[in-house]
Amino acid sequence: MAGLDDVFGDFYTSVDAVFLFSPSGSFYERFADVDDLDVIVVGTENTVNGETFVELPLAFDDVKERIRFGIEGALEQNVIEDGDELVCTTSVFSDGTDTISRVRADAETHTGIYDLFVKSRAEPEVIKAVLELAIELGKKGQKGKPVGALFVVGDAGKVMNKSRPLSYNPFEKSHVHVGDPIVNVMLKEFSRLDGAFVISDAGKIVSAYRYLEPSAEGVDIPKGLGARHMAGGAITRDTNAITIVLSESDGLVRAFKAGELILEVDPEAY
Ligand SMILES: Nc1ncnc2c1ncn2[C@@H]1O[C@H](COP(=O)(O)OP(=O)(O)OP(=O)(O)O)[C@@H](O)[C@H]1O
Ligand SMILES: [Mn+2]
Repeated sequence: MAGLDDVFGDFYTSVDAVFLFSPSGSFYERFADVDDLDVIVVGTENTVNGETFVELPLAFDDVKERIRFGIEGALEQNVIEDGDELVCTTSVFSDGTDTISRVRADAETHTGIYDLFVKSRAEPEVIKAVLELAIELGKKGQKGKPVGALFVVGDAGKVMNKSRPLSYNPFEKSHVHVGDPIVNVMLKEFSRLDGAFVISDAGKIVSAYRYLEPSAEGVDIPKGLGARHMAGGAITRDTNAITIVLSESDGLVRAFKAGELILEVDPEAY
């Protein structure tokens, strides 16, 4: 008689590494005695003190994005190699581990999701703070109404050269940074108005109300989206900035880098 081990057995054969996404302590300990296996902990925090750890900038509701981030981060940190066979354990339906995926670390399917945070001009913490702000703005809207916003992060000098003011810049002489609670309130207030926010590598708010005039053409953006996303995509091809764009029309937050759409997040999931 065959048991489930016989049916699922090949799921686990020739595995080079396991990725444990936000494991509980007891789940992590189960792997201590497994031979010839690299154990990689992935999460927003290394709560189990895993020896090899890849930090997520946010929990990623989309499991595919969560796993891609872990793999691209592990490849970057040289803890796995291109072609390695991986088993990933994560949670989809509950807080505990309830889902197992087998994935091949294939450098060719590189989405850039790890690079977006870790290898951009702007500091990872700044990108994370802006992404969180856009998600919060998307969730709450402006006085209950959906609101759109465009944040250009990093390479601010060049971005300023490729844009023009639509109105008086309220950040002209200020030295405020993203992540300051007061700034988040200000940014949310100003996001009702037209144009883009320009933020420096270190998170200083350089300007609001910028009309972007990138020269790049033919950036692929999802159907149904317009000028905000086109400009938001194109400016990242013209400069070393990344952009985080909240859509007023479909409510999603998207990130662009080097002219490519790298990430799509539904604020409602956070
Ligand atoms: N080149 C640009 N630079 C900065 N802001 C822009 C630019 N083009 C458009 N916007 C801003 O985007 C707003 C929405 O424009 P549009 O509807 O064409 O964009 P969209 O991509 O469809 O975004 P949404 O999904 O939020 O509607 C405009 O009112 C304007 O504030
Ligand atoms: Mn629109």
